[in-house]
Amino acid sequence: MKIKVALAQFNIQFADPDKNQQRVAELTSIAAKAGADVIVFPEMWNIGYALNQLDRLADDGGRTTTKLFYRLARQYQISIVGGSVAVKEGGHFYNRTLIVDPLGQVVGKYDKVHLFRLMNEHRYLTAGNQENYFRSVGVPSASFICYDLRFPEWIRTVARHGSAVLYFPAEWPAVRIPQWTTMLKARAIENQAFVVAVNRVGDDPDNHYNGHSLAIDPLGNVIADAGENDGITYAELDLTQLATVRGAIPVFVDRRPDLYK
Ligand SMILES: NC(=O)CCC(=O)C(=O)O
Repeated sequence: MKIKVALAQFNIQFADPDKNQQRVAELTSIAAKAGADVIVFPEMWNIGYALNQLDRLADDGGRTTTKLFYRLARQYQISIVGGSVAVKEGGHFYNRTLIVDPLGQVVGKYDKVHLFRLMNEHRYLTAGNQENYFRSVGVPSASFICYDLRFPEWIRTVARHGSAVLYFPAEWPAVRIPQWTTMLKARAIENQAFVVAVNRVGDDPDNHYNGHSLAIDPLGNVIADAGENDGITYAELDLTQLATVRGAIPVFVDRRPDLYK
C-alpha cells in the first residue's frame, strides 16, 4: 500500500489567523487536486509565535480550526494532520494538533508535551500529557510537535504501539536546521517508521525559518525535501517497506525494557 502525503510548508503570517486560514484552505484545495491522501501543516500556523497576544488571538476551544478542517476534509475528501494551532481552553493556552479524517471527524488530538523555553512557550502555554496515536487513511500513525523531537524516549513510548508514520509539525528556526535533519533521520531509523515533518518558511520578529520539511523512510533515506519553497511538496510512502525493515532487524522484539530506567 502507498499513500501520497502533502507537506504544506508555508510562510505563516504573524498574529493574523484570518490570512493563515485562507492559506490553509488554498493549500488543501491544491493538494486534493494533486491526489494527496493526507495533508500536513506546520506548528502554530494560526498565529505564529505571537504568544504575548494569545488572549486576543488563540482559537477558543479550537472551534474555528475544527470547523475549518471539517469543511475542508469533507469538501476535498482528504485526511488532515492539522499542524498545530494556539488554543484557549478552560483558562489555559495549548499548542494543539487536531487530526481529521475525510468525513470531517476529529480522530486525534495532541497538546505539545515538551514546551520550548528558548521561544518562551513555558511562560505562556500549558503542556499536554497524553499520547496521540490514530489511524489516518487506515495507517497506524502518531504525532508530536517540534521540540518533542529532542526526546527520543517520548517518541519511542508512543511509537512502540506500532505506528507506521510519525508526524512532526514544527516551527524550527533555520539556525538549527542541521540538528533537525539529523534527529528526524534518527527517529525514523530507531523506530523503523516513516517520518513526515513539516516546518514553515519566512520570518517572525525573533527568528528566520528556512523550511526543509522532510519525508524520511524507515532506513533514514530522505524521500522528499521541501527545500526553502513556500508551497506543497509531495511524498509517496510505500508502506510495504516496513515489514522488510522490521523483519530484518527486529528492534521492537529485541528491546530490554527491564533494563531501561
Ligand atoms: N517550536 C519549537 O519547538 C522549536 C524547537 C527548536 O527549535 C529546537 O531546536 O528544538
